[in-house]
Amino acid sequence: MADQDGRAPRKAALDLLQGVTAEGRLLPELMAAGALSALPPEDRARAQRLAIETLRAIDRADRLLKPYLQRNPPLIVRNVLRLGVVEIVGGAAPHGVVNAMVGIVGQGKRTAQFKGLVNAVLRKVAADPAAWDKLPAPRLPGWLRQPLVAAWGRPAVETMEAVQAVAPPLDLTPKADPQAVAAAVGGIVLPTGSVRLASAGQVTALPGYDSGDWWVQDAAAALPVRLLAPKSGEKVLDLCAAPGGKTMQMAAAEASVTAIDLSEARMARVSANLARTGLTAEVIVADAMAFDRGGFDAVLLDAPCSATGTMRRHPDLPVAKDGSEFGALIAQQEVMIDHALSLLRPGGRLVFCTCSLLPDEGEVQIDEALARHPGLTVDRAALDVPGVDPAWRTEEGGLRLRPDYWADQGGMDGFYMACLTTPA
Ligand SMILES: C[S@@+](CC[C@H](N)C(=O)[O-])C[C@H]1O[C@@H](n2cnc3c(N)ncnc32)[C@H](O)[C@@H]1O
Repeated sequence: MADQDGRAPRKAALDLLQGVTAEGRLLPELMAAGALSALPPEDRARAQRLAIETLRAIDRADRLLKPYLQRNPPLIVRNVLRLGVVEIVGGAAPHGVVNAMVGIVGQGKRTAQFKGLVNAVLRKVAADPAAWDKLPAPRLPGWLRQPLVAAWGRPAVETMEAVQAVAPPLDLTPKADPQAVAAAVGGIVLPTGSVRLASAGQVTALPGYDSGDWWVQDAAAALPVRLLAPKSGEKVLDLCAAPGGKTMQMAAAEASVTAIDLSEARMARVSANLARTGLTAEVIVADAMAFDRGGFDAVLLDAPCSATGTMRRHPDLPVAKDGSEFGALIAQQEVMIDHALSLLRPGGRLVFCTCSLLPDEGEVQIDEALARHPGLTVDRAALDVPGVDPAWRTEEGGLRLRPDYWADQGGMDGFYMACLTTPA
């Protein structure tokens, strides 16, 4: 059947939105399970973009819809309205959006009765385009907002929310010369040496992709390896390596890298990334906790975590999650730190990092590790990295990065990192 009103990608975006809002699943998980596989590539990209834009604006879409809804419609109908709102305020032709959305609800036995509602509400939204700009500032959901306000204060969280509301820039880590990469892709070199482009377009079409001159990595995510400062010939271990951004940084420094990850599928991406960039590392699919070959000069533990620091790149996360899984991750990080320390030679160093905004996955882990291991010290000198603002340093000796830093230049992911040294 011909897809004259662009219904197929919109319906696929609705399915993604349902998976996130009704089932608490993340977009990569839904896509890996084949949510978009029936679509041609162009429609797939459009469906994904629509779902992401809607998730990024979900609280504002709900606020805009509120005056038009006397009763709470079923979630699937609300999701159709959210998609319609985001498309209309994004500049899509309103009649096309309304027709497609009415068509989608009309197809479902249980939703067909809401055709009139969807038609009326989206027409009202289209009739008042200025209403969007009059909405209050965007807000994160309460389950995440509360701990963040407790940790960083209300003004910082409000800036994080403003950063969260816009699509993030694209950051690249150059294999060698940042200036040359910036010139080739039309980006700027950030103070820490990453290259930033305001908007991505198709990453694989950028100059230097095929020749492996750079890889995609947020500027904040590039800093843990700068703290670790691997030297040529050093034996270094990357305990949670996939998809390999930090493995490549360490390999580019000519360290002898062993990269481990539990996930075979994700590890295949490490191998592909190494092949593209012409870098080498020993690649092992294994549970880091079962790996017992010791004697490393340095270990990088980029531990599994809440990933709350990456929510501006993954706006599905604050919607899909509710924080209930985070306790188990925090407990896992603690045992992984102890195991990572056991794999170091005497006088070796461990960089622990998480892409989290929660102190329990950062500052608190380091305080507790120091209490558990007499003789273990924090290497504060490791934080002397070009471009790192002294204000980002924390009391216990780590580095706290937040999305509200560099807000006027497009922000950065939230991250925590610290370098620990074992007794010689
Ligand atoms: C934050 S990501 C790592 C990102 C990576 N360091 C990079 O820079 O590209 C965490 C990784 O830990 C892996 N992981 C989780 N539990 C693990 C375990 N017990 N052993 C090894 N890897 C594990 C996950 O598969 C995931 O790829």
